[in-house]
Amino acid sequence: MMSALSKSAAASLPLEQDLPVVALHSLVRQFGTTIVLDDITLRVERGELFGLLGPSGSGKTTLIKLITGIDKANHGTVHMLGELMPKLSMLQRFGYMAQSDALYNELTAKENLIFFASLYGLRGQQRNKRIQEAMEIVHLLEHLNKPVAAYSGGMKRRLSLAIALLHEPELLVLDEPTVGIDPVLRQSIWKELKLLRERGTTIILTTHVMDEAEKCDRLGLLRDGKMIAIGTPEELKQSSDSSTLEEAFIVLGGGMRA
Ligand SMILES: Nc1ncnc2c1ncn2[C@@H]1O[C@H](COP(=O)(O)OP(=O)(O)OP(=O)(O)O)[C@@H](O)[C@H]1O
Repeated sequence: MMSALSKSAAASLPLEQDLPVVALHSLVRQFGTTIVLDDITLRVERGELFGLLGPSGSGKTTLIKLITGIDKANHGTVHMLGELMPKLSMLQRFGYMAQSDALYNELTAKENLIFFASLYGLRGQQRNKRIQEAMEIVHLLEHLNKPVAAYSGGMKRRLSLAIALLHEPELLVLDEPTVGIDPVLRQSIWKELKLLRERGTTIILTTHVMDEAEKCDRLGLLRDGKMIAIGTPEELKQSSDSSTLEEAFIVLGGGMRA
């Protein structure tokens, strides 16, 4: 039987569904003396589609690497689903799509998917079903048995997205998921991301495209390694008295309106 003490301790523990999916506290990342991320604090809640928006070199990829545990902060903490990162066992709980595709060119798409499925612990019928579903989402099913070397750049991005989706993770972390993808497919990928979010998947992605940022539930604006503002696209525009996100970004970053 539970002691009174452990009972009250259990009662005070937050339920997993109430924990933020990602919680960053006072993160600092520096390379040598250069501070690339400066005191970043952020919570991403369950089911959110959260966008990290910032110009090239602002620190988006560095932040994504800290969230996923690929890199470690000099100061501060990262929690994912209540666990302190980095933690190897979390690999099965999130899907990650890096900016540069991590694919085996000499293998077919299917062989790549089978390899990643084994890392996620998927096998047998379930694995085959998920491979079909993920490749359908990115419109690549007919190219399943082609070697990746014969894929175009955009097809490789889509295959990388399929790999991130393979194990139906509760969190998706996508670094510039639509770069190099044509507008029609870009739209269909966004449609899919929204469907995933409706089904409860939390999504964190980076972008520097304003019309994609508009589609996010909330945005974190990064500039020179600092989180200059966090809010819904509407809130960011209102608080800066701007009619577009682009203008809001400039105003909130301390720049002058054109
Ligand atoms: N390993 C590293 N060593 C030294 N500097 C680094 C390292 N990784 C990143 N940086 C620097 O950190 C800064 C932020 O880089 P990061 O790749 O996070 O930016 P980004 O916002 O993702 O840019 P982009 O949109 O071009 O991908 C850059 O000035 C980059 O040169």
